Amino acid sequence: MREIDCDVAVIGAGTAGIAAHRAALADGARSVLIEQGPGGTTCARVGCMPSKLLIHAAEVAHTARNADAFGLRVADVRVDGPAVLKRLRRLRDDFVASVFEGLDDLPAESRLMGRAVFEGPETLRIDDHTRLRFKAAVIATGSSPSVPEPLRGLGERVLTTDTVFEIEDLPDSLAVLGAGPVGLELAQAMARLGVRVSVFDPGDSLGGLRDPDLTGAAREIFSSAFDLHLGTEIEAGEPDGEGVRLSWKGGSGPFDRVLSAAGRPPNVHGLGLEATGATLDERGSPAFDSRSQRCEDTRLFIAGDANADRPILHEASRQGRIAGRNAARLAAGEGVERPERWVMLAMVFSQPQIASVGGGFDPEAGYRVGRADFCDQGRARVMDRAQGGLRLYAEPGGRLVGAEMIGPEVEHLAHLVAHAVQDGLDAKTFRDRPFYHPTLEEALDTALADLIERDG
Ligand SMILES: Cc1cc2nc3c(=O)[nH]c(=O)nc-3n(C[C@H](O)[C@H](O)[C@H](O)COP(=O)(O)OP(=O)(O)OC[C@H]3O[C@@H](n4cnc5c(N)ncnc54)[C@H](O)[C@@H]3O)c2cc1C
Ligand SMILES: NC(=O)c1ccc[n+]([C@@H]2O[C@H](COP(=O)([O-])OP(=O)(O)OC[C@H]3O[C@@H](n4cnc5c(N)ncnc54)[C@H](O)[C@@H]3O)[C@@H](O)[C@H]2O)c1
Repeated sequence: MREIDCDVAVIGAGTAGIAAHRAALADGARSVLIEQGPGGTTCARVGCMPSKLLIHAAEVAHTARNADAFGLRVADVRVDGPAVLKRLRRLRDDFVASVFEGLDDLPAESRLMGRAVFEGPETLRIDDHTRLRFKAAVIATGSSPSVPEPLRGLGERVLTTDTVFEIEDLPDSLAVLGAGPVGLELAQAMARLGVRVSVFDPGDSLGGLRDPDLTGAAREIFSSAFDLHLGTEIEAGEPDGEGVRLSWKGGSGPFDRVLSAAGRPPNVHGLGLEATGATLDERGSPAFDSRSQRCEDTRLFIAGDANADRPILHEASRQGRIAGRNAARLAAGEGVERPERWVMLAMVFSQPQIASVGGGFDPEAGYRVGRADFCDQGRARVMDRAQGGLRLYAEPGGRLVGAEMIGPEVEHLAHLVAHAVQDGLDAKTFRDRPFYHPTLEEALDTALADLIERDG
């Protein structure tokens, strides 16, 4: 067993880990980045990028099929499943390759391959080949898809996002367990590509929406896109020919494949965290400060999906940078920094899109609500996408705190609102800005006007 010393050990070469490693090196620390798998990041290999490639192919198919609404006759739209998936993998491989290219400038001796496990508060073992002593460590181990109990033992019939992008052809039918961002995006894409899709979720929401008005709108919109079973848990699954038969209260049915999209628990088990002295909660996750990323007064930091706080890409990247820099500072005997958090911004790339800013709707907070609907919004009607709505939340007095929205291209509106919230704008100040005509942004102007009127 090789014995090595370093200042900072970073576990996991995903988005958070790469950012942490770079930040620690930039701060002058001897940093080591450890990766157990093929690398290339979850985002590029099995997450953001392949899912968006599938979604975009599905949007093109949908647009072609619905061109009639514009007086355009498009005949015979046929989905060539193997070709869709081949293009997806070709571009996905490019994105993964560009992640590796981005690592080329890092010193080779600063990277280790293997599974890291803590042996003590300052020691890691990497497989059986290396013992690494560190002054500070960053846990950036990401998260993994969960598979609900009734689906275990069904083998390859059950897909997760780790495997769904590898299938050679689209199935005829697919049951999707989970109506969160992953489930909703992939269910709609598959349905638009001609797969018979059924979605099951024990909850009553879609895509993380909380606002009751918007949740209702989402239910209506998506139940016309696929077979939707909210408030429904799958009780049993058994092999059925090449496929699976699922049973739920009040029903059962055969499916070619099942996609488990029932959440992504953080990868903290089997890491040896018990040996570090960190306080662990009942799920084995260490307590940490969401500004410095430090795990209490230990030498550990945790960033990205591993801390399950905000499992989205831009947060993984920023948290990684903060953790890496702070780990380098701690290793050098300096104090850690606690930068202000960014406002929470999350979206779902369904059609219509869903977005939430500042944590979204909070029934307890007594916020003022400004409303706009896309159903009669000019630009949305031009696009034949007049569905959904926008809700802005503000403190009494007008300071904006967040928003939820479901509607056409709301990714752009959500950014505007997020920046306004982070800049501490009130509704009147935000409204005293240009809103071009005819744009979707005019819905924001309408919601701000409504908010100002309600707030007096
Ligand atoms: C289908 C899907 C679509 C998504 N779409 C979006 C989107 O559109 N926008 C968005 O913002 N977010 C999206 N996300 C979320 C986003 O991908 C994640 O938040 C982000 O990739 C997390 O990065 P990370 O660095 O925390 O983890 P990862 O990139 O998973 O990196 C963790 C790394 O740690 C390694 N590792 C784990 N344990 C060990 C160990 N013991 N030793 C050594 N190495 C170890 C793993 O092999 C892995 O390489 C999506 C996720 C999925 C699944
Ligand atoms: N567009 C994006 O930015 C994007 C896209 C995909 C994922 N992500 C990120 O990845 C994270 C994980 O997404 P996710 O959708 O996998 O998880 P999630 O935790 O957000 O949603 C999981 C859903 O599965 C349901 N569920 C739980 N147990 C179930 C069961 N036994 N059967 C059926 N349904 C069950 C839950 O009620 C919930 O609705 C998200 O929080 C998000 O941050 C982001």
